[in-house]
Amino acid sequence: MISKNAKILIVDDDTDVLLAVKMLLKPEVKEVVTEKNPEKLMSILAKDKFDVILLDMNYKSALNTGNEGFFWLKKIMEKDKDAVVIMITAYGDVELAVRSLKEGATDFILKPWRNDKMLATIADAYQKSQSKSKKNGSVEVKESSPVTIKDNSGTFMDLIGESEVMMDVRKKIEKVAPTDANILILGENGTGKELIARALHKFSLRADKPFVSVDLGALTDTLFESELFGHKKGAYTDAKEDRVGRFEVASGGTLFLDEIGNISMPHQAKLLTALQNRQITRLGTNRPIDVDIRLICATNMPIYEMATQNKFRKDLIYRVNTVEIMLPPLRQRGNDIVVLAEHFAKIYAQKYNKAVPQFEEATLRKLKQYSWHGNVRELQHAVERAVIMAERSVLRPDDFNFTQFEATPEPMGQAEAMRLDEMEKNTIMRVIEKHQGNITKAARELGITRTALYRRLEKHDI
Ligand SMILES: Nc1ncnc2c1ncn2[C@@H]1O[C@H](COP(=O)(O)OP(=O)(O)OP(=O)(O)O)[C@@H](O)[C@H]1O
Repeated sequence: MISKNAKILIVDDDTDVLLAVKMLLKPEVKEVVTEKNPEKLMSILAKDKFDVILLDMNYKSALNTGNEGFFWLKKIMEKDKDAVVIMITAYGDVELAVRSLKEGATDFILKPWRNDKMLATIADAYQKSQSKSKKNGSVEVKESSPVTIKDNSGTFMDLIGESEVMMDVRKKIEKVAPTDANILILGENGTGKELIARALHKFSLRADKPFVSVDLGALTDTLFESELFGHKKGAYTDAKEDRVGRFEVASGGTLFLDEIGNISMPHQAKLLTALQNRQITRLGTNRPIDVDIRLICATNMPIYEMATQNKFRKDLIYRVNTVEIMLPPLRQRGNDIVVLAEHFAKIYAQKYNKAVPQFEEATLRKLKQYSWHGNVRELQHAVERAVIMAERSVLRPDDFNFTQFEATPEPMGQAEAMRLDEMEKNTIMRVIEKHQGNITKAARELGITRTALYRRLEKHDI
């Protein structure tokens, strides 16, 4: 839904496009003005104000470089720095589209578009124009909406959070996604590392190529090489067929190596060689194959500390950390806990056909004080449980039962680390016992992945 009050201007020299968009928008909004000639743009804007302007990037009169679109975008922004402009491009050129965002456009749409995506994009832009005008009228509005990143097909991917750190992450993603820079994402389990890796891919120039994710922590010694580099039939006893490795599958796209801090020194050496040469050799062959991948790595391990103890190769770190994105634990993100809880409440209310619940003040305090060792994943599951179980439309503190960990007030000092470790071990044992050894259920309750739980079992010698 856009708004029956919305006024939209469309500038495109293709009359078919103007007609199609007008037909689409007319039943949804108050007014749609179309203009074929961009030269008339400034005089239209001098007379009238629009909530959203749809501006074509390429005009037949110019070469197809998008430069004319940029020229008019600049003019609009000079006239009104709060103007909400959506760029339209027919050439699927995400690079131009990304550049337009840097130059002030709010969003972009690629031709041909799907009508529902077009409406969703305009609705989103209309919301932005409303908050901008409220802000200018000095009405208090929240600074940030979710980081909404869109891929070529218009799929939305929300990174929720208003904390300064999430704003920085948003800026970094916008800046580095369209480059081929190697990215290292650091953060505890459940902080959103994979979500960010996917966002980087979706917003990159490789978005229409594969995103291949490999959980290195889950690979056994024997599987490591064959999984990453592939093998030839008969290369080893279990190699019954030829197999293409993940590097090759990801070629042209993005390879996401999760849990990179968990691999052995020999595997680190093999990975480094592949990354340095941008070549892999399938097991059982001696023919190197070129691979063209954008690399994103993630870990919850303190790899810099590990490097000083010679447990992780420094040269591998330097190879993968061209840009580093650090995700702090949820307990250090202040009000993001509330924003995320409300976001998940909406999602799960919809999923389970319930009214969207409100949170009592005391509940929000409880959520903010809790330590969230499983981070966003744990919060997500806790809200899901609460939405399913709650008997009222207002969630009370009792709807959140933190049996695993005691609520831990901030700040968490270093001196508490030992106690925390002990607490973690006890909690894990209690939850596993509760689920009679079922690791999948235990991991779900703890808000971590099975692999992460296995690693903790190993760490605590359970
Ligand atoms: N900022 C966020 N906004 C919305 N959802 C989020 C956010 N961060 C994480 N999530 C959600 O939390 C869950 C865990 O996120 P994700 O799997 O990306 O974490 P991770 O750090 O990769 O975890 P692990 O280290 O265990 O692999 C996912 O369902 C994800 O969609």
